[in-house]
Amino acid sequence: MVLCPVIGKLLHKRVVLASASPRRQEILSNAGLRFEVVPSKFKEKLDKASFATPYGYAMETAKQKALEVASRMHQKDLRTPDMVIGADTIVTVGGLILEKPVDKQDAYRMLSRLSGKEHSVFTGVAIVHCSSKDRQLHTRVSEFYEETTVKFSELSEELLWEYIHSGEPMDKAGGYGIQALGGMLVESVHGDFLNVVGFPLNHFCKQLVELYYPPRPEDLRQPVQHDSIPAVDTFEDLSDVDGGGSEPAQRETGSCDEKAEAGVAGQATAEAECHRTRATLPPFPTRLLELLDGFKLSKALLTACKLKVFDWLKDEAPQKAADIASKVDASACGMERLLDVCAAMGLLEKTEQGYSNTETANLYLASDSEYSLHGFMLQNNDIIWNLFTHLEFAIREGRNQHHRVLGKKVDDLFQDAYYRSPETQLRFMQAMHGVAKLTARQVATAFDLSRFSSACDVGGCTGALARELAREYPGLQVTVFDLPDVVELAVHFQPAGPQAAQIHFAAGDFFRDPLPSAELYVLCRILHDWSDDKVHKLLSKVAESCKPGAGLLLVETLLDEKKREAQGSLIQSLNMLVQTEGRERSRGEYQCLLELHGFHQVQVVHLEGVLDAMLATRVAP
Ligand SMILES: O=c1[nH]cc([C@@H]2O[C@H](COP(=O)(O)OP(=O)(O)OP(=O)(O)O)[C@@H](O)[C@H]2O)c(=O)[nH]1
Repeated sequence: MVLCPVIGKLLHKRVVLASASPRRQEILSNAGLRFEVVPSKFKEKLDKASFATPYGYAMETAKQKALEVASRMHQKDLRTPDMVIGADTIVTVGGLILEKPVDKQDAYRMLSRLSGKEHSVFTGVAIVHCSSKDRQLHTRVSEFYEETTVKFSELSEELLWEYIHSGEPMDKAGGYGIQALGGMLVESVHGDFLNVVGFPLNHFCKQLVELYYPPRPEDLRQPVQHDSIPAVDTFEDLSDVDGGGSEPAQRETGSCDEKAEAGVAGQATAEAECHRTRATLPPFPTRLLELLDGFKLSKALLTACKLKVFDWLKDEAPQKAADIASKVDASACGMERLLDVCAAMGLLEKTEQGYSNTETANLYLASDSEYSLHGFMLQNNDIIWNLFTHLEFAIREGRNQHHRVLGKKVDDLFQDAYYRSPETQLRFMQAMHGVAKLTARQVATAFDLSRFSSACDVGGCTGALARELAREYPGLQVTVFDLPDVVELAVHFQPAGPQAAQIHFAAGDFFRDPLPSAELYVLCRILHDWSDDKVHKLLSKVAESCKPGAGLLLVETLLDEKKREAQGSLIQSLNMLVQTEGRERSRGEYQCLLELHGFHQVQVVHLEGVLDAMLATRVAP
């Protein structure tokens, strides 16, 4: 149901939200708007001093975000969007503009400024109407802002730091999220709550009404009420105002109006029919079709990685599809289509000169980049993709599908499947290494671990996390404990450097062999591979190896307790079903498991991406 009829006006339009903010996406989709999400690449670096007001700055930033997306989509897509929405939220206090904190110290500075005081939250919104004529993009921008005042309680240092360590402030204007933990800091709010969260929905709807239902000349003679959003039962009245058009501020010239021109009697019938059609037509299922296409996009990305397209284009002048095709022994026509899709996905730039890598491709998709995910892409292409083709069986049988892919029984997940040959083992390790390198720094710095002098990374694979732990804590000795075959290959992943002396590898099976002794045990993305029985077995081994006061650092992706919201974690759990013996668990489930094995004082920090880190302390049995 669309409560605000003006939202219904957009159902058949290609509407794009130029924002990476999950809050904005949620607010607008809850309102019944159908849209695509294309995050803006506009760098929020306008000179604040050149704006007379803070909201002027927010509106201009919002406009630039939306225009960047509009012009990028116009260049890359066959279809120009009809409308692009951009938004920018800022906090102002004592004449200062606060945006998102760059690090924890910055968050601390912001929150201590807000403590005990009233501040304003401004969200600037730009609605960019786009059209294409002679291959040129034409835009019409309408913009507005909304202000809400928020008063914070006095915040103690302890509360402040606890909040900062929760990780919540980092992607939020002013360093807090009023809709979540940050709500506890707030004493009062004056104005639109959703404006603080990132999108002033009420004002947005009013703006759309102004755009789509401009007052008739006769209305202008009377006071016009634009501060109310017409409700559902006024839909027919509204349609009368503008002929039911779906273009802002102009009459529709579509087939319905043509029918209406056939005379007065004919007009009445045609209009009635036209209204009926509009009323009964269900919303166009854009999101559904995008979901459907998701697997094709993934496969295009994986295929481009497999063919090393991003390696051929790294640091090179733009190249034509035919040149790349000849290098990888592919057809020119096939390659051109693949490269066009990669460009539409934002992985390549396409110009008259040819194709070149975007920054994303250079950073993560070229195989020799420092933070390359190329190995992870190949693992997905060669192994996980095949497992997922048997998803239906996985759901019916409630177990992984290696036996189907390999055509034989798999008793030991690692020895029989992932490490069944040196080649598959190396690919698995490369995949894990890429992912671990990206996340290791965040894991190592999630908590202050300086009280520990020794750590054991159980199932630590190539030692990528061990390296970051050693870098962060120069007094820490880290043992990476993994299967003998893994330890043998791990040396190839260890770059020389000052940390090398702090890292040692020990070979063994963590279910069968004694664990190396340590003050801190680390289980990073290990428990999610295993059934509850095996998790208990491993945790009791860790607990036995710990003295009171020892720590356990657990890193997993946490499901929300009701298993409704965390889409990234939910898909990971399905992934675990298809691939492993385990599943993802919620914070409550991990807390129970930890407490059962004598680990208490559990602290949790959400990391960027889907991972969460938990630190618990072993108490005396
Ligand atoms: O109480 C809350 N206050 C603010 C937020 C979120 O903060 C950010 C504001 O940042 P910005 O407007 O620059 O938007 P981005 O997240 O960078 O996304 P864009 O791609 O649109 O630039 C915004 O996400 C708010 O939702 C909050 O959650 N709670």
